[in-house]
Amino acid sequence: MSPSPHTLSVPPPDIVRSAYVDLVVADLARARAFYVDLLGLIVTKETEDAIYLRTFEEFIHHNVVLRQGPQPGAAAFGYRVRTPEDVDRAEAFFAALGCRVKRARDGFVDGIGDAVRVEDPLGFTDEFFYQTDHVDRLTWRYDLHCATPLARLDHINLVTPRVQEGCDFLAALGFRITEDIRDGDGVTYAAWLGRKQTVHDTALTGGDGPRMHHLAFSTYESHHVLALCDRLGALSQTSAIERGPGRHGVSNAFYLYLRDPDGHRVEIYTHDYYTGDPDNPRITWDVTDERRRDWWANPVVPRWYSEASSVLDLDGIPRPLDIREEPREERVVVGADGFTVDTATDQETKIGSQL
Ligand SMILES: O=S(=O)(O)c1ccc(O)c(O)c1
Ligand SMILES: [Fe+2]
Repeated sequence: MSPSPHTLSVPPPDIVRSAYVDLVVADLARARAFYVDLLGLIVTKETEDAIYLRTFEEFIHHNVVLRQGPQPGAAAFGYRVRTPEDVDRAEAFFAALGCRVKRARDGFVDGIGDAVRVEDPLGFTDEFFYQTDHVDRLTWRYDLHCATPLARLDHINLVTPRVQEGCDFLAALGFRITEDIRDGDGVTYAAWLGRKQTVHDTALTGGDGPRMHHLAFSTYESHHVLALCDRLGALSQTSAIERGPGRHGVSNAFYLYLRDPDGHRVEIYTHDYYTGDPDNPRITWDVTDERRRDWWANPVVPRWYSEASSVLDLDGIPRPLDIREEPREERVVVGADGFTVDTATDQETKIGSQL
């Protein structure tokens, strides 16, 4: 039985934010066309086998590393910590939990120094770092802004079979639950958890995991999201659109979900709301509230629930899936998904418009 992260004698690292995703892609040039030419991310550095990308407001070296490799997937989720000593704390904390840990004094990727990568208890590979090269913050470079300026990496969303267990683990790391989706029997279907003072740095979606559901970049206004939809239309790349545009219930953000050439899901997300007070009230949505996922109750395409990216272990091997045994949100009687399941016949019937 692994020790509980709540009773360890070693303190957790002080996590500041979700800072970057190390993403393995099958074809680097094809991925570059999506993230740079289409989304407008800024290239901080480019080598034969890796591209380091950042958003306009970012001052650390990168928010995404694209690396070509045989197994597309999320190789690591990079969390910025508050001090160099927090890298030591992260190593000790996860080692005390019995997790596999790997330290790289000169960093695992360019632009980042001393870091530790761990296979966490939920099966995700996380990196904790403090040292990073500073680069120009392009916030005021309106001459470089594209039609949809991506301001920052806002969050990552992770698929895990036991959401409540995941929340307990992240709470031990100091994350605050800001919103969740539950039912009358106490099942938790999804949760949003933050370290920075917005709705989330990390979200947990109930499903077969560990998998990456999506990474999200925030833009400034809903018209910036709509401009990207118009651009996709003009480029005949509308097949990249998976869900939206629309207004979330949870978070209140205006959103659009895209799928990149490897199928990795990318959300474009407007700014949500402030959650920084210690008594910030958690918002719990009932799973049958058809506005929770889309405030206008537009249906959620079923593959948004079922499809997600592999996560890779410290050796770059895709993690095997742990199957969710609790009820699945897309199977619960919900109007907003455009489907309900007639539990008598277990037949899916459409009660909303099919996307
Ligand atoms: O679809 S939800 O309204 O639950 C939602 C809210 C915030 C997110 O970042 C998200 O991916 C999904
Ligand atoms: Fe999201």
